[in-house]
Amino acid sequence: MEFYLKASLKTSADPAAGKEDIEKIMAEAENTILSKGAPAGEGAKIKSWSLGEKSIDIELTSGRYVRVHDAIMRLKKALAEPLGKAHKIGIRGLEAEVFTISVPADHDLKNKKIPYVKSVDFNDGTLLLTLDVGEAEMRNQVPDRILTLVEDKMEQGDYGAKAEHWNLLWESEDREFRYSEDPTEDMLKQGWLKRGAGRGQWIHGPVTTRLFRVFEQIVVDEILAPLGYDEMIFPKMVMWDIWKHSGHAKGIYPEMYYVCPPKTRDPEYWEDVMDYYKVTHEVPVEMLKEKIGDPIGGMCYAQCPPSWGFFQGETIANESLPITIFDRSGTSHRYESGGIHGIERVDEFHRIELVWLGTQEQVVETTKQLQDRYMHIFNDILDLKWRKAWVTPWFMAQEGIAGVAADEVTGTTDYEAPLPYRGPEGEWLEFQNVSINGEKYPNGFNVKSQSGEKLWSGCSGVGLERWTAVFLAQHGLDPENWPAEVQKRFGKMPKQVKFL
Ligand SMILES: Nc1ncnc2c1ncn2[C@@H]1O[C@H](COS(=O)(=O)NC(=O)[C@@H](N)CO)[C@@H](O)[C@H]1O
Ligand SMILES: [Zn+2]
Repeated sequence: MEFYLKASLKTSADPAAGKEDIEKIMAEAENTILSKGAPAGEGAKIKSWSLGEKSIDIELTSGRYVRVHDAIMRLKKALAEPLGKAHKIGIRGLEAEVFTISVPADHDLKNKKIPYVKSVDFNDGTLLLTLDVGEAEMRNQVPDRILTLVEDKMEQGDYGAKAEHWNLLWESEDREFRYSEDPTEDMLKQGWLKRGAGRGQWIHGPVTTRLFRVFEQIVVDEILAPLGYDEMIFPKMVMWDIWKHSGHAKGIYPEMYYVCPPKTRDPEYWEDVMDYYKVTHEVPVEMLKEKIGDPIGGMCYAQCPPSWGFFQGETIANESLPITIFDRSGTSHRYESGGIHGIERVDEFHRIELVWLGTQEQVVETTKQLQDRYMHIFNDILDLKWRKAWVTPWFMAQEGIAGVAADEVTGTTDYEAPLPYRGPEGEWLEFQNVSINGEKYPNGFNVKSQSGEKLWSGCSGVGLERWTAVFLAQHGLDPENWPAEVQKRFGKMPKQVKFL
């Protein structure tokens, strides 16, 4: 990997007068300023330099250390002093005439439209990136981010097919299933729910709503109350700034639902739209496009990120740690893969999101307590066949990164269950997860602890559609066949709306 820069330092007058000083600085630069901070011999190198009428023209190369754009700044600083003092020659600015990065690669880049990259040429195992950057971009590390982006693409194989990591952790003993229908089909037949007007959207009647609330109450009674989780309300319209701090801004775009405000509340401004509708009974979507503002962010996606706004920039007293909170205040929205799925994969879903933060050992301990409670719920109350697997952390997958986290403590445990109607080889369904997210969010949102110890956090998403899909797929729709505790909590079947 090599950086190359052909730059010219613009001077206020002919630099020839300072030739001697310049020569001295150039001669020793590689052993001093251009190698500071680099392992021996790995600093930046001066390939050539010459004096123009009103410029000092320099060619630099470098590897990963003292990259050419940092090197040229150091040279500029070292030259400015003597030229200014002794010869009254000022350095007016810096122009990058040629800036290239060559990266070893086994294939060409699919998407070549990268900001500040003029061209991408692939030949015999090397990608040559030609950049178009100015002093400002060089100062705020744009070339470094371009290199990181390209190296990540090389690593991911550049086609975004994230190799999902999966390691079995635990599996419950087998159960025979007395039901093998598709519960969504059955629920539609029984009128328990109806498809909403939106893509992947459902309207839940009294029965499935009651079931959601029964599951929610089990989580409250068996986990949240005994373990002391406090309920909070996290925002459900998520601003870009939140997703910049959480990392979602790196990759959420294909799957989020965008939110745009009106350009103004002034009714006059909207009169033509309203008139158009009143006359045509069609919503003039084309007209709307001109009248709404830019997207300010999107609908709730991961549910926990906006909670960090509550802690952002704060130092938390030791006595308040570990913090254990949860939110169930609204829906999550994802533009899921096409095709009509049952209630197990929807665009609008209902989740209880648990979040906990504290020192590393507090977070690890809290996670273990949570895992034990879930074990009890799925084995002793919901009577499920299920398993747990160690997978690519959800926050990496949502940033388009595959693999697993650096240490084997940080990561996501997926809870999965078979849906009998999919058959013995059918894909199991992830119905919830538990994650130790390490330092990611306290760092991302600049949250400190009184003791100065690194803060860690974890989160767990309980998907109510998923719990319902798994529970009904395994136990069927007849409450007579449900585990006793669920039957008791469910009570008498709510009266059904009768459609003629
Ligand atoms: N499209 C969907 N339809 C129904 N439930 C979903 C959908 N996407 C996610 N969920 C539920 O939300 C849970 C967590 O989603 S996740 O993306 O895996 N993880 C996160 O977002 C974490 N912030 C924990 O919530 C899933 O296990 C599942 O129960
Ligand atoms: Zn979360």
